[in-house]
Amino acid sequence: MKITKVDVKTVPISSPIRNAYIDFSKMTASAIAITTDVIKDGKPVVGYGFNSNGRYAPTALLNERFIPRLLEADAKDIVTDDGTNFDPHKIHAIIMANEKPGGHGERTVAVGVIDMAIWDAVAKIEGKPLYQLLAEKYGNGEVDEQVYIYAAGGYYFPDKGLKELQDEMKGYLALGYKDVKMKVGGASLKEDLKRIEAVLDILPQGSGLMVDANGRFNLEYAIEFGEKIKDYELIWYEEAGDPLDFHLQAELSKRYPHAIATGENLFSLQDATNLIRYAGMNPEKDFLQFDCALSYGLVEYVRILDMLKEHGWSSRRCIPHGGHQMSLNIAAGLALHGNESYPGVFEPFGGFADNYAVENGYVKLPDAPGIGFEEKSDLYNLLLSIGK
Ligand SMILES: O=C([O-])CC(=O)C(=O)O
Ligand SMILES: [Mg+2]
Repeated sequence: MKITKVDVKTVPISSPIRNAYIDFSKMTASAIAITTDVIKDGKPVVGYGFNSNGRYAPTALLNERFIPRLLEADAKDIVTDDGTNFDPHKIHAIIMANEKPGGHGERTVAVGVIDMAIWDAVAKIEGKPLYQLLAEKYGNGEVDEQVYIYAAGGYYFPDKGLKELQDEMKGYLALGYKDVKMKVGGASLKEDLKRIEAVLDILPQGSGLMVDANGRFNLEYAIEFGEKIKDYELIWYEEAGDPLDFHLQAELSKRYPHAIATGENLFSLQDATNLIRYAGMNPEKDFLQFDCALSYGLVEYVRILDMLKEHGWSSRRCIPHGGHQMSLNIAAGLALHGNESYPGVFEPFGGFADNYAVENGYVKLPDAPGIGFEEKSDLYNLLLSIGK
């Protein structure tokens, strides 16, 4: 059993939207196809992967370090002990050889891209959907039949006023979403509060709102903002300050009485551990948004879930960033709280299988083997173009 070919492509996922910290006008992602010599249905099994949004395509890291290490590995060193499948944990160790700890940078994204494709291939070789394989391997064998998802949008956009913001959110509700998220921190406090109230005005009973500051605020402003929004009883207040400022997070947690969410920009087990140790996060009410596609992949994510368990956190407090099918599989197979979704944004990497409508804030997964990319036609067409 061996890997016969690895192809990679840099793809634009640009759009004119803006959060409080960046615009996405030059955003890119890497997409990868890992071809194996395992034949299923008369064809070699190919695993596909890509990175999430928010970090650029790690093209040079993939081409100069991580793909060569994978291709140079001895075939016997990347398969399970019984030789019946590839072993994502052994592959992780091989491609991370000669990488020092700490200062994780964007190599975490490159490794996440490869990891996703390996898991896709592994599940296809097993002939199972990834969520099923994960539930059997790491969970209690039970899968969630449907996964809670929320619509993440409310970006700043040229000439977008309150009416357009409300129309956007109404559109998500019409698509079947129950809860919606919007950006804050990219306008004045007064204007942001007006934007929040405009959205709350159109949300029906039973729907909720999250706000996301994308790490824009200093401690003083984060606390002031929290003070101003606390009576809205939002579902959560996300990434108020710099993702690595655990002091800010801890101080905010002492003062802001409702749920806080963060973690999408913490890319390693060690960073996640520090968040849990030092940031005053509350395992009863807060949410953790680590995104495996940006942070060394599912091999690292499984370690993060183990660490959380040791610290008394349930996997149900995790709701990954990124809106992709990989995290949707993890959510269904490993009992997470749910997953993010960006209707109409970051296409074709964002979004789930065609013909699976969102209903009352939940979505079901197809039973195709692997991650299910073949069930999402726009994405699959792009993945088929890798290496062509
Ligand atoms: O705007 C972004 O970078 C995406 C983001 O924070 C989120 O999905 O929570
Ligand atoms: Mg966010």
